[in-house]
Amino acid sequence: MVTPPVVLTVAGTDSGGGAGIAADLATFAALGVHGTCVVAAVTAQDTTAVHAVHAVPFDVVAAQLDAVIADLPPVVVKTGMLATADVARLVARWCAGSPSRQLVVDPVLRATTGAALADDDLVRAYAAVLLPVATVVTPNAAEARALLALAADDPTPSRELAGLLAAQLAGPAVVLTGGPLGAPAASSSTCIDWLTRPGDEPVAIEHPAVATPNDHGTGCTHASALAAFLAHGHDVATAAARAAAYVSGQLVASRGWQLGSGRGPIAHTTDPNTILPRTTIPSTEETA
Ligand SMILES: Nc1ncnc2c1ncn2[C@@H]1O[C@H](COP(=O)(O)OP(=O)(O)O)[C@@H](O)[C@H]1O
Ligand SMILES: Cc1ncc(COP(=O)(O)OP(=O)(O)O)c(N)n1
Repeated sequence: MVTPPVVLTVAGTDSGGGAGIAADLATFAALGVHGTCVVAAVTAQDTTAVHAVHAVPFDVVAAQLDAVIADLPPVVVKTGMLATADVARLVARWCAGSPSRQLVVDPVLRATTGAALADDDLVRAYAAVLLPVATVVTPNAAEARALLALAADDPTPSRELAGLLAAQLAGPAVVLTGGPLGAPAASSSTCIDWLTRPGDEPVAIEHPAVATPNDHGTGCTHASALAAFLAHGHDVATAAARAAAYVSGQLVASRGWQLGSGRGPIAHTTDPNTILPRTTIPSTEETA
């Protein structure tokens, strides 16, 4: 019996099951790591919109973190929607005191459906305390611009944005993701994430672009896959390449399904084509 590595997600819930903690835990399970979770926020959300957001009280977030680290210390921590600057500081404090763990920060600021999922205090806390102790940060282009305090319509291309962010943070690797909010794909068939570190030339991670209405939760799935591959011992470049390929594969897997009336969720775990039709297990009434 092989014991899986433990990974922790600190994030928010999505009641529609497409993004956030649901995406993270499903991705961890699919990739062979044991997922633990600290819920920082609860959202009333579906495939069309975020209808309400509730930040979990700080002491409840802290109690969840205490419970996990006392009993199931993670080798990799992944953060998603943190909701408040206090939670960012809490995670940063623990990570700073546990230098052997790795930290993947997905700086979730806004849902694709439009709702803001972070305030200015949290953006400042990312830059000041959390990113300095991170192994890798995975912003899309809009998030990179916010972290760089650039205007939302700043025209700097993604490759340069990645370099600017790495230079400003002077610590973590940057994987600037190339989804719908990012740079246009290099060709209609390729999606590019830019990987860089301070002083390095950005490297293109090219993977198949998938035309699909079912792309809700791609950022969470990508960052969780990256965390899982790190936990299995891969370096950042390999983990980022594998995570990108994983997302492309899962987008293909869910391309034809219809869940909700908005942007449906990416498949986090299985290829729906492999799901068996309902088997004929007799009901208790039939067997009585
Ligand atoms: N249509 C797509 N085809 C292939 N990969 C995609 C597509 N959309 C997003 N991705 C990939 O999903 C991952 C998450 O990126 P992105 O969608 O930019 O995150 P976010 O959801 O935070 O905006 C990246 O590896 C990105 O390249
Ligand atoms: C609770 C919660 N966390 C994160 C997000 C953003 O998720 P992401 O994977 O970036 O997917 P989209 O929202 O961009 O489809 C979220 N919506 N909710």
